[in-house]
Amino acid sequence: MKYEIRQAGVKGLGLFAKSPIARGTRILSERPLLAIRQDQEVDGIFSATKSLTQNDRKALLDLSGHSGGQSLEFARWMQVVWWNVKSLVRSVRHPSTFTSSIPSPRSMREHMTIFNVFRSNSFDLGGGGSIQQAVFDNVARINHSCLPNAQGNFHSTLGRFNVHALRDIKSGEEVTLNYLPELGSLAASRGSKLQEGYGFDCDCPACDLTTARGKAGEERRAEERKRIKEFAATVEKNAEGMDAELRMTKRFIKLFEAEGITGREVASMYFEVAKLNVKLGRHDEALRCAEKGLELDQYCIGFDHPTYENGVEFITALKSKA
Ligand SMILES: C[S@@+](CC[C@H](N)C(=O)[O-])C[C@H]1O[C@@H](n2cnc3c(N)ncnc32)[C@H](O)[C@@H]1O
Repeated sequence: MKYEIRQAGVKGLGLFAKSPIARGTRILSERPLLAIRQDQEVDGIFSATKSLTQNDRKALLDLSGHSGGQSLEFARWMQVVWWNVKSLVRSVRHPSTFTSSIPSPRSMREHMTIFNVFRSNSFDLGGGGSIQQAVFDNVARINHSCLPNAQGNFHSTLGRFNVHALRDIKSGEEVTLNYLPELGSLAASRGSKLQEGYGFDCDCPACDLTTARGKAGEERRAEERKRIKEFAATVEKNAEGMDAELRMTKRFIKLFEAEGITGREVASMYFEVAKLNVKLGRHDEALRCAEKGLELDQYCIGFDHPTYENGVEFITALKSKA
């Protein structure tokens, strides 16, 4: 095993490298402990929990769960109460299950715990597969950084969530993931989302605005956000919309690279730029960008991922037209 789970100070438990881990290494690969479809939400979470083995249920309840900020907590309680009322109505209609389904303060508290654990640890798997959100036992111990050294991606064919090293990780270093989608957001916006959803203040180098590094990153992000707003306001009127979109995406790539962010979000932008270049008839540039995207993908999702294979096909098609 390349990692161990141990105390990470105020963060609770965390996942640490047991020996040096090279960029691109698959650090762990896990099947879901609990999975639901997109349309299931509360119903799916509670029904799936019912069919867990005792060990898996214990593993789930052992995970950390944050109740969310005030408004989230209230909304979650409403959903739990509503779900219990619905179960009661169902039980009255089907009396054989009546006694096991009576809502009680204890059962509601347990449901709230399960709900909080799910919301604090689940990943959106995307990709339109049958499973849309899931919790993974060891992945759930990975703490957050806005400048993570690892990235998780669901591999639909394997039915596993894989975590890859985005850069070389030293022995003893903590492995981190970004809990938020990377949108070039500013520290305050990221901070309120992390506080509301997960209950902590991030102290990563991008969030520490007392340092030159933190300030420079924040300024770059603010500048790019201003530009994207201007771009969004004018894009429809712009006769060279595609060219402008291409320039904007390239600027975002530059911003992320300056921040040291090199995951799937950047790889997908390279492919976007490649596709725009194809439309603009610039095949050599398209090929160069797609190859760059594929190079990043080999590290963050691995050679066996369906998205990597799509990238290879895209490049093969480009080469055949050259
Ligand atoms: C998915 S869990 C991560 C594992 C968790 N530390 C544990 O003990 O199981 C998310 C929770 O970990 C803590 N956490 C994650 N990243 C953190 C960070 N950068 N700083 C402080 N706490 C963090 C928060 O309590 C958050 O709600």
